[in-house]
Amino acid sequence: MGKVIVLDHPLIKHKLTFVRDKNTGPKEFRELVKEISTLMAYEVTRDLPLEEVEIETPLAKTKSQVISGKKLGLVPILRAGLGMVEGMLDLLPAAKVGHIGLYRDPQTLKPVEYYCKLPEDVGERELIVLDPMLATGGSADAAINFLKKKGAHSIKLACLLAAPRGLELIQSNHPDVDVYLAAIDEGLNDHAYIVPGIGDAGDRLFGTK
Ligand SMILES: O=P(O)(O)OC[C@H]1O[C@H](OP(=O)(O)OP(=O)(O)O)[C@H](O)[C@@H]1O
Ligand SMILES: O=c1cc[nH]c(=O)[nH]1
Ligand SMILES: [Mg+2]
Repeated sequence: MGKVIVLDHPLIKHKLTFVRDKNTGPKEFRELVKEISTLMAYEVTRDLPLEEVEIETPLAKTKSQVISGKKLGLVPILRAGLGMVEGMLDLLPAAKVGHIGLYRDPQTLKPVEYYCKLPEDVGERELIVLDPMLATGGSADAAINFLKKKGAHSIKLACLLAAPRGLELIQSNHPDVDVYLAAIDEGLNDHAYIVPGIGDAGDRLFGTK
């Protein structure tokens, strides 16, 4: 079974409080989501392999460690996943970015795909799928299935919030995928929104409601 890592850090908890607050406007909301994503990048990349290189400090020759050529790929699920890209790129500037466009049909709650553009070497990259919300899990499940069909074999999922139902779906369908979260919330309301949640992440990021 994939690991579930809830990032238990005071800075993340503090920032998430203001992301949740309905009085936080799009500018501050975007900044906070970006900042939380940067903090998450630190933990999501904790297991990257290192190798030793020889360098010279101003005082002596020494051996020191660098990341050993691991190719990374960020895959935001549009739209809301876009809010997490810049913050991750601040720490991982060499990562390639692929996009998967999905929206959740409000009646059926099933994800509908409308766009996809991935790096050509997606199968060779360690991928981090980005979406602030894991609600029923249908969107993340569809995105991960799609990436696997395209040859991806190393996938992590990073979300701000998850409902237990979405988390269970990813764990049972994708035992190879570790999930990184800022918090796990109580559940879903009648419209499958995460409660207490943050509302519609895409609308809050882009001011569309
Ligand atoms: O786990 P699920 O039940 O599939 O729900 C989560 C999905 O819903 C939201 O996207 P939305 O459909 O609102 O599209 P948007 O990002 O364009 O607003 C969210 O960003 C996830 O992609
Ligand atoms: O709570 C939710 C659920 C799905 N999508 C969102 O943006 N928010
Ligand atoms: Mg939305």
